[in-house]
Amino acid sequence: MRKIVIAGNWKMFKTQAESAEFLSGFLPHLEETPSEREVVICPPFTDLSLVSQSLHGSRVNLGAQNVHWEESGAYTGEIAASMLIEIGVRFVIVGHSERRQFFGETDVSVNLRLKAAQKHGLTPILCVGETKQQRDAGETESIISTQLKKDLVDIDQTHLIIAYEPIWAIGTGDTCESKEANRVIGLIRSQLTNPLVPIQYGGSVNPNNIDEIMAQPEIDGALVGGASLKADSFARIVNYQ
Ligand SMILES: O=C[C@H](O)COP(=O)(O)O
Repeated sequence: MRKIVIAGNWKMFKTQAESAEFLSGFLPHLEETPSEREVVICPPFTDLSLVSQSLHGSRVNLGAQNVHWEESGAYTGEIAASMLIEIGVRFVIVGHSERRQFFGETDVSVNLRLKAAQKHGLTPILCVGETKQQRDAGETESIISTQLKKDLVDIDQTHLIIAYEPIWAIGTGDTCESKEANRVIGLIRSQLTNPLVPIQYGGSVNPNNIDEIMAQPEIDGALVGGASLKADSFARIVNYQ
């Protein structure tokens, strides 16, 4: 049976004070959340320590938004896996399209980051997805297939989550139709050696579309951006019907 994982990616939002306010509104809602659902929050690096302390004893897991492949060194602006582990991080987003688009990440660096995460016991959430232009050109399958082939070289598929995030659906309100997301996620699964890898959908997930998204048989969770920033909205998402 595949795991269900709902993760909130806060991107570059929330100060520590705002994180604390979010958690005081969000955590009480988890009493209604079925125990088999895994819930993850991925705050900015500066909030990780505080959020880690606040989550202690709760069922919510802590995630980070990136990890470097070296153990330490002169890599200004980067973070090592051991630093994340030390403060209680268990998951890490790798290869988000915003990292690929704005910060020059390539399939080679994504692969190195995945390996470093797994070496230290972090479960990576690998993001793949196509642009609007690639979709319109009928390249969705080939783009995703190439990303997977390159990103997953020598990667252990027992400690891995994949997020299918069509880039055109991120932060636009233009959700990928749930049956289409289901179809693409099925294609992703057919390329994996481990059929139990949870595969999430991400891209304008919100309280109004989560039920339909999670009703799709291939979709094992969601990677949520904007709608994970408000306690009520993220609570409704983790407590989908
Ligand atoms: O990591 C999350 C995704 O980029 C989705 O963001 P969004 O829910 O704001 O569209």
